[in-house]
Amino acid sequence: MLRTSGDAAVDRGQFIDGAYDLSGSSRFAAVDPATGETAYWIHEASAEQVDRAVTAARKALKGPWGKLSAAERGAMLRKLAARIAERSADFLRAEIIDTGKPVEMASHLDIPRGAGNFNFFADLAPMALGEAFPMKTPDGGDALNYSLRQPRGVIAVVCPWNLPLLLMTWKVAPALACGNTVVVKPSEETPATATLLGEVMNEVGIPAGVFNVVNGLGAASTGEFLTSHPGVDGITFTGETVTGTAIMKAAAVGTRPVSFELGGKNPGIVFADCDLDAAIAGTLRSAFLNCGQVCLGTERVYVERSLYPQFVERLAATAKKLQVGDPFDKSTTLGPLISAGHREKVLGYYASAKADGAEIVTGGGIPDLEDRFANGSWIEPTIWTGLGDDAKVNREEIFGPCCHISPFDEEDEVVARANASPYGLAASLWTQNLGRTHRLAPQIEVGTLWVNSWFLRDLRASFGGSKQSGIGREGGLHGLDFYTEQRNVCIRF
Ligand SMILES: NC(=O)c1ccc[n+]([C@@H]2O[C@H](COP(=O)([O-])OP(=O)(O)OC[C@H]3O[C@@H](n4cnc5c(N)ncnc54)[C@H](O)[C@@H]3O)[C@@H](O)[C@H]2O)c1
Ligand SMILES: O=C/C=C/C=C(\O)C(=O)O
Repeated sequence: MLRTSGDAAVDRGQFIDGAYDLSGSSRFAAVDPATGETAYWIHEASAEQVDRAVTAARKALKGPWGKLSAAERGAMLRKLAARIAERSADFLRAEIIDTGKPVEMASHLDIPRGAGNFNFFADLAPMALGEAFPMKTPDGGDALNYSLRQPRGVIAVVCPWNLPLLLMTWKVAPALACGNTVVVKPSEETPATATLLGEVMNEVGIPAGVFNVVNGLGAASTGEFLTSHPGVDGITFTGETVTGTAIMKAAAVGTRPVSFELGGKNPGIVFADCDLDAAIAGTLRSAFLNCGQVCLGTERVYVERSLYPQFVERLAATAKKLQVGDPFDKSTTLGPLISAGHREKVLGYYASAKADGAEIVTGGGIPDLEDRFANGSWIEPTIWTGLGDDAKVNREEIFGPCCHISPFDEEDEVVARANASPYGLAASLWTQNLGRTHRLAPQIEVGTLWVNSWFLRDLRASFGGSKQSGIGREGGLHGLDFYTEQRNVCIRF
């Protein structure tokens, strides 16, 4: 069997119909963001290769996969999860070389959730609810309506780079559990774990063609070839809002359904009656985990005025203790940004905050790393104060390790400021006042409101964004409406 994984330096190409194809229309370098060095080469799938992948996926729908019961599919997905766990060292290494994320984070979050997503949806899919309605016919007879849930068909899964294995499996697991087949387009920055998963699919006997991977860029490349392919029956996408718009246009041809998890500009709201230690620790995580590259991350922090000076001082003190360095070192808590290009973008926001007159409480630049890491995409964790809500860094999604903190006086004021964004993905509220929690929960326009927590995930709960942060909800039974097609059967008897 062709192994793509153990050796992290091996090229990544396509995984189509159960076999690797290390060719493509062009190739580009995969750069390790911690060192700036080329780690391996990625081969860009041509339109013809994407067509082969979609055709393989369609054929697999009618093969042995299509004949399995939900329980049988579930059993295979549980085996897959067990195998991911057994090979976690391979997944960990692949993920860290692609992203630079600290081993401490990837070993506790990304890789276990990669396996966990398959276990969760293996258990959940057989619970997909149907409905039944007995009725009287106009002439006094009887009829019964009942619903069947069929797999939707071939699902295109288009993924971002920030949590590659976690976010890809979050979509592939329910798609497969419901009996679909998939063609995955990982981010061009992070193809390794998705490509490796093909090998594991083969190892546990998932039939060829059920899971396919095509690598390449987005617009005018593999991503667009896939989303505009007429053989795709539905598109699930996580990424930037503007990309969502482009994909939605592609999906409009053939009126294919979409499920979108998009960008955010998430507020953290801290009341003076909060548990301050918890609020500091939670806000620190929400602003800096994964070097700030989490869609749910907090970039705008509003603190009740009486607590404001103390909060700023304490958050800055903890941010200064973040440990930048070798992602494979267990004590590292802050890795590099995903790429030199993304660092340019984030540094542009750092410059914009400075030009707008922000007080730079901590950070603002590039840390000095030596030797092997001197050319990595490192950046300092940064906290600003003093800007108005209309400043660029308070309006646009930055996706870096930074936040702006400002004071507020009234509940109504902070709700209005938190909601004054075209995004509505997530918010964190820090208070010990239960009445306030219930008063504010219906008013904050987001898909997920965390109270006294952040990124605390129950996979049964709905997950998605309001406003320009998404379309539809995945998670629990909610996603099953996207991954299955309901058929109403009306029987007159
Ligand atoms: N809401 C969520 O759950 C969630 C989770 C993670 C990331 N995100 C968002 O993702 C963004 C960061 O990820 P990113 O930079 O990889 O996003 P991106 O939108 O640039 O890219 C995502 C994927 O889309 C592909 N793509 C780009 N243009 C395309 C096109 N025209 N047609 C088809 N495919 C195309 C890319 O190749 C990549 O695979 C941030 O905005 C972040 O908020 C959202
Ligand atoms: O960067 C975004 C994080 C999204 C998280 C999930 O989709 C999840 O936890 O299922």
